[in-house]
Amino acid sequence: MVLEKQFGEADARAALPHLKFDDNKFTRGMCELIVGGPEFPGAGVLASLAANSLAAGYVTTYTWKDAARAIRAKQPSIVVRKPKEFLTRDHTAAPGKPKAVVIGCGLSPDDEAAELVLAALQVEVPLVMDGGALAFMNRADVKEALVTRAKNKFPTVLTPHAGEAARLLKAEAERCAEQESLFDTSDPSWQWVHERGEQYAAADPKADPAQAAALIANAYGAVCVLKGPDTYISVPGFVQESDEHTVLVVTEGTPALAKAGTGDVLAGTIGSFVASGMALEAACSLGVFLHARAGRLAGEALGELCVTAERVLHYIPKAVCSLA
Ligand SMILES: NC(=O)C1=CN([C@@H]2O[C@H](COP(=O)(O)OP(=O)(O)OC[C@H]3O[C@@H](n4cnc5c(N)ncnc54)[C@H](O)[C@@H]3O)[C@@H](O)[C@H]2O)[C@@H](O)CC1
Ligand SMILES: Nc1ncnc2c1ncn2[C@@H]1O[C@H](COP(=O)(O)OP(=O)(O)O)[C@@H](O)[C@H]1O
Repeated sequence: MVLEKQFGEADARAALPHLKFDDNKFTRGMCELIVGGPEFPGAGVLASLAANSLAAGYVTTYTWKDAARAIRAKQPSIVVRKPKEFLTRDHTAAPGKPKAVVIGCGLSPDDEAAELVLAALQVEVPLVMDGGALAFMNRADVKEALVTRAKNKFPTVLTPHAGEAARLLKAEAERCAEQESLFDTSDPSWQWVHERGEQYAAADPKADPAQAAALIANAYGAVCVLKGPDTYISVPGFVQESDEHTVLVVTEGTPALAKAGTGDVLAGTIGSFVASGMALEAACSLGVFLHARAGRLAGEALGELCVTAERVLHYIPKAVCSLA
């Protein structure tokens, strides 16, 4: 049974990290992003600026020409490198070892992005997968890498909207159908896999988002942040109906957030808190809450029709101050 628990203002206030007197840019956490492909440079700019506006002490973005130029012009404090450098760089060496990697905002489903996604999955730090990175989840090598990460306790976060969530559920239902064919129907394993496949095929992210988030989290061994009018955050652990599993829900959102690019801002926001060393579920919930609060504050100040992803970004510091 999936239970819902509200993550509200008091929870966000309690979760908000505070700086230590002797913190430096490295102790505050390095957040690396692989975002902003040639087709969608804007998404990379929004995610990078959001990550740099919050808890992480150091932001490095691996991106292509157009996004690189825009990020350098908007926030020169962000270090910008070429995507290929992510493949060759040593991600284990201090002091520049990342504490979180964000991948996917504005990536297209091509071979170059696939190579980067597979490389990011190998890096032994928390990984946030958004947008274009979620398009690779039906690949066997990506699924295998996710399972290995989960086994080795390297956490992953997936941030689907309802459309992406439906595709993640469908991919898992198809995997179950394939597995099912390996067993004889009289084998108890056949029954187990068959029922699991039916459960995934029937799940509906819009009709029952809490259940959908819990199923996705379990299938991919990752924290699932299922975005929508309300946003649901589930850790893995919900395997069958008899499990009592709690999913957090943030209801602070506003339809003013229904605008291209706001999801990219959220991915950077979550990445920044993850990089600061927060526990994953808390980092995701706090990120979702502050993003929603920023949208709300922007709507109150500017009119809800006039909120853009850039304006959500602008209101994030005010959202943080509203918790003080
Ligand atoms: N300025 C930019 O550069 C922007 C780039 N973006 C990036 O562009 C890439 C592609 O994103 P697009 O925005 O083109 O499309 P999406 O990948 O978000 O949407 C693809 C399909 O999913 C479905 N869908 C989308 N939102 C849904 C919802 N809330 N509920 C149900 N179904 C839904 C629709 O059928 C849609 O055709 C992503 O990597 C994204 O990060 C977007 O974030 C928009 C802004
Ligand atoms: N009607 C709504 N009410 C509240 N929040 C919404 C609504 N529609 C979208 N959002 C929020 O806006 C963001 C949209 O993200 P996403 O769909 O990934 O957009 P994009 O890919 O364009 O960045 C999510 O954080 C989602 O929760």
